[in-house]
Amino acid sequence: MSTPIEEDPEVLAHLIQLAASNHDVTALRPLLRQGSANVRDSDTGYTPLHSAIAACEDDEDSHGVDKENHVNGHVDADGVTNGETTDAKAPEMTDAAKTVKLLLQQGAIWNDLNNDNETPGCIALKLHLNDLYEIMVDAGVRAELLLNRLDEYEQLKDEEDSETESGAALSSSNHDEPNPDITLQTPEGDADTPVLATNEAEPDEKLGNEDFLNSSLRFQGDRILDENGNGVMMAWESSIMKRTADLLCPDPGFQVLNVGHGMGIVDNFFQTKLPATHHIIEAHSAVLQRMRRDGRFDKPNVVIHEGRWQDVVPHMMEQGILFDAIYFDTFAEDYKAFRDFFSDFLVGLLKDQGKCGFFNGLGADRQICYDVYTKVVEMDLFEAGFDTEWEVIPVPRMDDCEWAGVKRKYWTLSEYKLPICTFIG
Ligand SMILES: C[S@@+](CC[C@H](N)C(=O)[O-])C[C@H]1O[C@@H](n2cnc3c(N)ncnc32)[C@H](O)[C@@H]1O
Repeated sequence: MSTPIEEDPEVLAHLIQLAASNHDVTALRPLLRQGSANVRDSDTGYTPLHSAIAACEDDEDSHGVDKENHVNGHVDADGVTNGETTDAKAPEMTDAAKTVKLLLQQGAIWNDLNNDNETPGCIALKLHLNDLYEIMVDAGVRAELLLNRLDEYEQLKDEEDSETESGAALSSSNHDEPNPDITLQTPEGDADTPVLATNEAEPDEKLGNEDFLNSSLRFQGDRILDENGNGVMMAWESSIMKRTADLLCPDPGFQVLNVGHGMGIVDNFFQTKLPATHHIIEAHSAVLQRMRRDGRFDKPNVVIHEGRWQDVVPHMMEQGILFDAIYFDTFAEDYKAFRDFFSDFLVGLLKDQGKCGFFNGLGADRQICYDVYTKVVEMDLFEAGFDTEWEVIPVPRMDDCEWAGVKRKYWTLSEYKLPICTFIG
């Protein structure tokens, strides 16, 4: 028997939301042939993904089941719940997982926001629905990897078009331009989709790297702000920098390279490790001026390269300089610039047994974005030939005073995932 076609879009949207919140896959499947997996409830801003996940809370309340009980039940990739056979909630969680997966297969946008500024994954996290949260993270990873690949394809296409037009190969000079795909998955015309955040400005106020390097900076003791008041570097990151230096340079006598001096926090920690040579690449004239003032240029084992890493690194590679440890932490650059660094240059700079680290700050104003980008970076690094180990370290508790005068709080999470990369094999 064929499913009757529901012609009233409002009724259809309501039925989709209802089937999603009831975890009724049998009803939902035919409805999604007629309507969109991204319909939105006008009162709450919920999409069917929000409804499917939020309904797990209602179920618990109404059934009086201990949340931890079913949270610990594991739903595998096929939506099958493992372990916890006594778990009364397991079948419902399996149905919830199947519903979420069906919605995603049918094009549901993983990071749409409801009226409370939450993605479906944010709700899963809030309700401690670990398995549903992981499904949402994986959906984010797939979407972002696809967007990055499309971006590469667009570039290739542009390069081919340009070659056809001019008969010459295109240089990679446009690699540093702001990347619109830094937004994880942007539904057309939706300005509310969360944006991956590093310690950078909002996209509309974001200076491109060249603009940033030509703009003025404010040095305020425990922080550097750009001319729009965005935090370039802040002292609360010191524990991250210290642990990074400890892991990258465990022994004296290392050859170390740091890309991006900022407040010099990580460079100070590197100095305490007594490196044989300590190279620093820095491009901002105001930062360089302070480095001169502070005597950085006078240290016997320090070599300072003035300029953008994009210009400096190829010369280093020509000279065959190799490092035991490399750290990368720039500002006003998009993910693609960093990916260019590790996929095109890192292999030519790092010794066979060397280690590389970077400031892992993408998406750090929202847990799910952070978790998505941590996985995306790991996959891209793997593709470039690197294994990544992550050490989770606590981030100092910060009250609002810490952020007073900073345009945007670029870090809201309690833990930092510290990466250390080495060559595979
Ligand atoms: C976030 S700060 C680095 C903070 C540093 N890790 C510390 O411990 O203080 C970023 C630095 O990268 C520099 N920078 C930005 N773009 C750059 C580029 N393309 N090449 C070299 N340096 C760059 C900025 O001027 C800034 O000093």
